[in-house]
Amino acid sequence: MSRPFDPTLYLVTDTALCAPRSVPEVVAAAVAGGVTAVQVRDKTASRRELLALTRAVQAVLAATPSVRLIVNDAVDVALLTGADGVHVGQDDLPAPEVRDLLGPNALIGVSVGSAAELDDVLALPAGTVDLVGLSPVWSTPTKPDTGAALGLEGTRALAARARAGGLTSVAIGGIHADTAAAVAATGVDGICVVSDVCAAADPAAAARTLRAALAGERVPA
Ligand SMILES: Cc1ncc(COP(=O)(O)OP(=O)(O)O)c(N)n1
Ligand SMILES: Cc1ncsc1CCOP(=O)(O)O
Ligand SMILES: [Mg+2]
Repeated sequence: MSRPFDPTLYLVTDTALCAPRSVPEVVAAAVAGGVTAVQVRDKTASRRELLALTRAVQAVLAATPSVRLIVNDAVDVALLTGADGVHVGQDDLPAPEVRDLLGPNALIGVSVGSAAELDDVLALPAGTVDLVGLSPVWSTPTKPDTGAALGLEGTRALAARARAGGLTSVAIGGIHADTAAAVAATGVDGICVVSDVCAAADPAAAARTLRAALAGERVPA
């Protein structure tokens, strides 16, 4: 990685949940509220649309170079935009091939939903994968096609093994302000949210509330 990656509060975008606001508009507000990393994710966009969306988000993030930009699934879009990296799941391109395509400075994330999947990542040569997305912590309407929920204990166990193996870990799935602190306490390096920020009436306030929760401040119910 050329610049440090701060996974503390990692926003994964959802175009439909952001509507009627644009994704770049929501990202700008979320970053103002304290989001530290952004993944552009749109499972229904064409590649051409995803390319344009990624470029638009990249333009917003140009003002905050510490907030890294990751593309979900689409290695071609990451290459074309010069985004900071790619996140791939168990059915996407394999991490070693993605590393070959993107080179040593890219940030590569992989979804992990079980000890066996984490073992597979840990067995790869050092430097292949930077980050694992432990998922889902809880089942979520945002992504109905996940594996079984890890819960806090499952997340804690995977986070410890990831850390011992030198991997950064983030947790994703069903995380909101009232649970963010408990998830952070499992030992992950950061939390990921989609709906909590993308569907919020005020995405900046939602991000601020999540940061406050992570800082140990009491979050109103
Ligand atoms: C940080 C992070 N973790 C997990 C996921 C899920 O990726 P995947 O399993 O490939 O599912 P889709 O997001 O592609 O539907 C993620 N995107 N980000
Ligand atoms: C992309 C993804 N991967 C695992 S769960 C999930 C969606 C999380 O969405 P939300 O934060 O709204 O529960
Ligand atoms: Mg994927």
